[in-house]
Amino acid sequence: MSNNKAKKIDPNENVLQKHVAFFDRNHDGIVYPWETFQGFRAIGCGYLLSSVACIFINFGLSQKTRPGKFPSIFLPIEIKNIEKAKHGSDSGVYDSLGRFVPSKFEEIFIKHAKKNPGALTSDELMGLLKANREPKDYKGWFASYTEWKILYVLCKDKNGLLHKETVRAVYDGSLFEQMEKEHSEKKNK
Ligand code: HEM
Ligand SMILES: [Ca+2]
Repeated sequence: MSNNKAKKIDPNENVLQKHVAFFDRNHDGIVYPWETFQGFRAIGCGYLLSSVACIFINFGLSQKTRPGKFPSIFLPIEIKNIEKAKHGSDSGVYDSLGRFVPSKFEEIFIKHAKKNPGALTSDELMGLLKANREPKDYKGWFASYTEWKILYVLCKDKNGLLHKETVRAVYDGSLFEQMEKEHSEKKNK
């Protein structure tokens, strides 16, 4: 990604809400499957990935964010409860309240970015995913794998590196805004 400016993330804020808010296209606090689809399209993903992603994400997360209620056939994700949608085998960069944990973020690169400081190769990313795996947490393995692999495929540079500032920007959702801007500029060329 180009134009990644190092930006501090407030560790007291629920930034997981920001990660998701990009996909709340009409800003009503709820992410419906068609909004997930539109969000994926807006950052430049194709129809197939956008369709599969919106089905998996809204099926997977909707009910977790609506505790104690009957499932809704519209599969809404309620942003105000998004931290309830956290899964296992993650990096721990989001804490249980959706806050950004700077030490966990730094740990990713201290432990795994060996070839180039501040960037992950494909193999190093796989090393991170394996290191985060909790025994038999297959759902968590799958969720983490897809989150990180999609990020890698969309945002690696021409040398196959995923940069630290790109990863930081995914946590507060600013990456999605940047990608949307870059995608619409490309389209309008
Ligand atoms: C292209 C789109 C997306 C990418 C590349 C992406 C990527 C990521 C990454 C890399 C993480 C961090 C995982 C970790 O720290 O181990 C994450 C966490 C998370 N994402 Fe996304 N994400 C995307 C879209 C979405 C959407 C649409 C939703 C829901 C509406 C969502 C909900 C979450 C949640 C709830 C977490 C917290 C998981 C946890 O820490 O256990 N993401 N995502
Ligand atoms: Ca909405």
